[in-house]
Amino acid sequence: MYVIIEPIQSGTFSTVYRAWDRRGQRYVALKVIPAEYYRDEIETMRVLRHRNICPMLDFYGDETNCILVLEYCSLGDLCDFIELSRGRGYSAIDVRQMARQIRSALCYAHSLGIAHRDIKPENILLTADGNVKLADWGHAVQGQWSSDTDVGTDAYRSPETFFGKRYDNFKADYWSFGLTLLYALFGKTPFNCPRNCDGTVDPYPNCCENFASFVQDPHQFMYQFYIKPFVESPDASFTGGSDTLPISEIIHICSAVVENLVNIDARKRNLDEFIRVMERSSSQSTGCAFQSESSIRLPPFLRLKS
Ligand SMILES: Nc1ncnc2c1ncn2[C@@H]1O[C@H](COP(=O)(O)OP(=O)(O)OP(=O)(O)O)[C@@H](O)[C@H]1O
Repeated sequence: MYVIIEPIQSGTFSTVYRAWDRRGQRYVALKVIPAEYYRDEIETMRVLRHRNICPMLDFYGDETNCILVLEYCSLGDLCDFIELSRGRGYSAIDVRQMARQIRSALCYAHSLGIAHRDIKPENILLTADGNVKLADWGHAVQGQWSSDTDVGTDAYRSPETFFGKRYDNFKADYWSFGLTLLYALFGKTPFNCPRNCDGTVDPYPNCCENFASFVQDPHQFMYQFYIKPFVESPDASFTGGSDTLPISEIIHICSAVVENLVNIDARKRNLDEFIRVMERSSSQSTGCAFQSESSIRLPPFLRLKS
């Protein structure tokens, strides 16, 4: 029924193939998961129906493998898309639209009590018509609270998930969402892993130098890590989708991410507030925005020629 055409990617827990669905007369993605790695992905995917979540069309399997038949997203994942775009000048990600769509998918899943727990560019798939689909629900969990320390991807994991104490899975998703957006804007992430070399996580991490600076002054860090290099060498080796946005808007979105998503204090992460601030163009914003090229009303950390 499904004819394998080529492998797309081998992930940690699976191999994904592009295949032809003879009955449906369409391309599909087959995610082949060895039985020993299989978690509750099928059960989760059966429940999820949302335009920005990659749908499971079918599933089958035997004692060795479990195979999920997924809608095929022909532009691949966000990470690959940005890599391909580098230096080719055709990157055209509408970061605001992407943010709206991921938010919509997340709100939907959270309303069902499901946390994704591995949001990152590799799990944001792009369709030919420019929409995004949140994929890979293999780490998802039913329930808002947990104390698991072995889920997700370090560079995108929120600090509190390393502590072994009870934390809010939904707020942890917001952090990962924020870092994914920063990746989409700038083509890089700041933290390898927000914890100490010796494995301890408390008090605040000091192993990852970037993370230590971030904890000290998040806005100043963002300026140094993202905005300054961006402004000083606009043609340099970055970018994500930022070519489509003026610098003032990029700064505006970056600032909204730091305030409302990538915030050390999980209680201050607020998805609705993030979207509300993001939707205002930078010129309408009061906090950190250009009023015009000559009259810049930015807090000191975002002054471009400091
Ligand atoms: N429906 C799809 N359409 C196109 N490409 C896909 C699709 N599903 C997955 N892929 C590709 O395969 C990759 C791996 O898929 P997925 O993340 O589901 O596997 P995984 O084994 O859980 O990965 P991980 O290493 O994150 O655990 C994705 O990053 C993407 O590039």
